[in-house]
Amino acid sequence: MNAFKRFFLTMATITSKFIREAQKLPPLKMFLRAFSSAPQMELLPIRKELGKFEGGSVDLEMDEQTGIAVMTLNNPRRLNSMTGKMMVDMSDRITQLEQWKKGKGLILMGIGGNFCSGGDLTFVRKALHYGAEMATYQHHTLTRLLNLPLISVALLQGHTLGGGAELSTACDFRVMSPTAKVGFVQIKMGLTTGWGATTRLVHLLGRQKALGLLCSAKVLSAEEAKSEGLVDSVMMYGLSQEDEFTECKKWLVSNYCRHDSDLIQATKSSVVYSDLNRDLDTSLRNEREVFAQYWGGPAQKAALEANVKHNK
Ligand SMILES: CC[C@@H](C(=O)O)C(=O)SCCNC(=O)CCNC(=O)[C@H](O)C(C)(C)COP(=O)(O)OP(=O)(O)OC[C@H]1O[C@@H](n2cnc3c(N)ncnc32)[C@H](O)[C@@H]1OP(=O)(O)O
Repeated sequence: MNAFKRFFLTMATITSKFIREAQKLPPLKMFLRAFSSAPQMELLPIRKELGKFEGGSVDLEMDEQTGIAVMTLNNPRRLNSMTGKMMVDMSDRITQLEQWKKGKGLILMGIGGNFCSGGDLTFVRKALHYGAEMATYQHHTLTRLLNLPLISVALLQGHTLGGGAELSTACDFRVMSPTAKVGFVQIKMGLTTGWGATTRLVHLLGRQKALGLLCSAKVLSAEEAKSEGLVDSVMMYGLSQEDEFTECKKWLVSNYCRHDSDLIQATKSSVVYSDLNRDLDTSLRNEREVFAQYWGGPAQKAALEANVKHNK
């Protein structure tokens, strides 16, 4: 065989292997991986700069048995307000979650009975020259959080203010302690939202309610937040912080995480994809492609075999 033929055969083998590998991934997953990859090159200088603003951490525990992860904001002396270093930490924790094949759900919470009282004002005062860069970084991180192939819930306890309220809108759901408070107080701080909450709130509540919350800067009780549609569930009175966490986990698991992790991830990714692609044809095509992968598969056959009923 001459050199040209050998070269041609090698290239053909590599190309067909690549195509076969690519075909194993649905177009949706390929798209989402590209979309949600770890910080892009242009964010690296911002990451380096933000990392210099020390204090606190964002921690992650992933339970392989249950498929439930807990991401904890940890800056309790300042009510879990976010420093630059915590923003970098959060991005790294999200990278871990993006790669978690067995994951089903995520609880985002703060340590010590407060969710988050916004940007850490010690950091904010030193970073007044750096607003656009911080917002770019946070938009990227929180879009990745919102688009994780997991069902996410923010557990709102104590104070959830400013940037804290913004963080909560980057989860799929919000569960609130009956004594907690939540408010988009940015306008009182001379700001508009820096971490993407205006876009997400309009999407979540519609423009009139979003405008109301943002322009009034009203700090809402749990009942008020529920009636606005911002919060999905309010826990009962009298639970300890730990019991509220346990209740929140039960709420997440019993409502949304009882089924197979692969199907949960496919469903969430499909919702994200159709949300990002409002074009009906593209969205329906994607939905068909995802559906076709599961139709006739082992999970469907097992369910048919088990004669599953849906009345309890
Ligand atoms: C860039 C972010 C921006 C955005 O775009 O979204 C924002 O987040 S704007 C909103 C910023 N956050 C605030 O303005 C909150 C300011 N703090 C408060 O209003 C009050 O502290 C509180 C949250 C209502 C709690 O009041 P209280 O229960 O009376 O406790 P203390 O006030 O004594 O607080 C305890 C301790 O915590 C410190 N703290 C609280 N929040 C922050 C914060 N965001 N940054 C830094 N430090 C914070 C507070 O100063 C106290 O510390 P000590 O004074 O050392 O005791």
